[in-house]
Amino acid sequence: MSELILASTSSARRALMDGLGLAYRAEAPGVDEVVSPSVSVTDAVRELAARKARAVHQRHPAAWVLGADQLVEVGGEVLSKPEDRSAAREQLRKLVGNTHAIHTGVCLLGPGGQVHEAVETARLTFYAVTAEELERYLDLNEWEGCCGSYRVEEAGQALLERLEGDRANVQGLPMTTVVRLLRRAGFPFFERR
Ligand SMILES: Nc1nc2c(ncn2[C@H]2C[C@H](O)[C@@H](COP(=O)(O)OP(=O)(O)OP(=O)(O)O)O2)c(=O)[nH]1
Repeated sequence: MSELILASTSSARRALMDGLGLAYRAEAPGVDEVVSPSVSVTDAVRELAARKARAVHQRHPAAWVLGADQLVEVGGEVLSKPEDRSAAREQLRKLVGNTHAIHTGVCLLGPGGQVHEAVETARLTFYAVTAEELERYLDLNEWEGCCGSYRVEEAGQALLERLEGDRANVQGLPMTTVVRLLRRAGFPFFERR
């Protein structure tokens, strides 16, 4: 099987791929993540995942390349990664006591021009916590580098009242979907090394 490259700088995505046990390496896509404000949030993550995968695939056309992109949608507003603590506070204020959606687009490109892509959505309901508790959570700095300003696999899980969907999707890669795409592409699993 040709080499597999994860077109990502995300440590969360690498951790999820490491757990799968397939041989792969990561490479930064190096693309701008601007999309037209007129596109839907699901079209935006689909397009951005494909853009990241295409950028790396152009450098390594003989490889399989997986790209991903994630956005949060709450009350008709789209959130990405916060710039700083105050932006993170604003994001979390919108999420607590509310239900939001996390959409992740994934795109797997093959050496023969194969294209496998999908968008996966999870829905999360957060407890209505006090401003003081929110400040204590912000002090943990889990907001850094995270779309929506929380980490569902770390202390941020204490915000989570209900989750519908793939928990791995929330972390950055919908692994049930990623496995489906990799199986469709013919990847062998559980190979002895
Ligand atoms: N560890 C962790 N990370 C999360 C969680 N929710 C979101 N994230 C991270 C995963 C991604 O790194 C980031 C989503 O933003 P993007 O899709 O723009 O990816 P990013 O720019 O970080 O990396 P990439 O574009 O793949 O190089 O947020 C979570 O619950 N736990």
